Amino acid sequence: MILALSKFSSVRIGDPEKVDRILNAMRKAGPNTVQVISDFDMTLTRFAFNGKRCPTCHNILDNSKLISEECKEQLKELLNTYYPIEIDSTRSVEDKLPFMVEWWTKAHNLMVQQKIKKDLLATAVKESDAMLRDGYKGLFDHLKEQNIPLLVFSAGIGDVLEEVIRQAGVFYPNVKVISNYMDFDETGTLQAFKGELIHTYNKREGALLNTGLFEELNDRHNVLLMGDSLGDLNMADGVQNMDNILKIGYLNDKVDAWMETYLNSYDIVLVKDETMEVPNAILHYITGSQ
Ligand SMILES: Nc1ccn([C@@H]2O[C@H](COP(=O)(O)O)[C@@H](O)[C@H]2O)c(=O)n1
Repeated sequence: MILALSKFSSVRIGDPEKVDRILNAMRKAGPNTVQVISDFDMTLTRFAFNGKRCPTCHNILDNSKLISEECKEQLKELLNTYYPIEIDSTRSVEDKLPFMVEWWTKAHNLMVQQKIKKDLLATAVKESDAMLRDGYKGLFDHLKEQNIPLLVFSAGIGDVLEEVIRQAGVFYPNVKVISNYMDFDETGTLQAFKGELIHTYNKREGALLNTGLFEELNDRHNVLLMGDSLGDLNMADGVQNMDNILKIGYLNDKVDAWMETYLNSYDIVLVKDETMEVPNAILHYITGSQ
């Protein structure tokens, strides 16, 4: 399998023997023991298309008709202030935490002030440039056929990402979501966000708060994890009695600065890869359907 992966030019592997060992153990254990836990923004969705950045869940709304011009400016300012901190390789996660809480809180407050209507979300998604990565249909279809659960764990906006997946025609019953969900009043107007805030770097807390979802998957001790940030590495922390975990990391931005850290953190690093080809090849190998 390792040899087969080397044909993909985006693939970097720090410890090929470890990857080989995990893949073979998962293949031997069989599809009934496997679950997939994936981040959404810039992992299931594209980072860029034709040289232009693709939107995150938040950006889908930021750029939509649901937000006034003045508010768009404020949201853009937040993005310009906090995104560089989010991806700064010289700062520690601990250092970044308060800034992430500040960013999400300010952005959500601005969205609430815009009195966003629930029934207009679908149009905002339809009119956006959001794109799932090439090969997404193969991934979702294969997981559905093999009865493998897919847990989407996102610091984005649940209502928006569900709509993206729904409009792509792949929101199958095996797909579950942990994310920030909007709270609408009886008129369908956004009045708050529900529950504990999930941001890039507190997914461990999010996982431990949602152990109920993981309990449903108690007999699935083999995890394929897909993410694009160091915060995503904690998405499987709610899984009990893990046998094997294979971590696939999309390295989309600041490649040189992050390469070493990603190679030390993820088992397989995909550099500027806008496709699902590698996760698909791996899943086919694990399920014995190649
Ligand atoms: N106001 C905001 C807040 C966050 N973002 C981006 O959304 C991404 C969501 O996180 P994932 O867990 O789905 O990766 C995050 O990486 C932020 O850059 C935003 O665009 N606007």
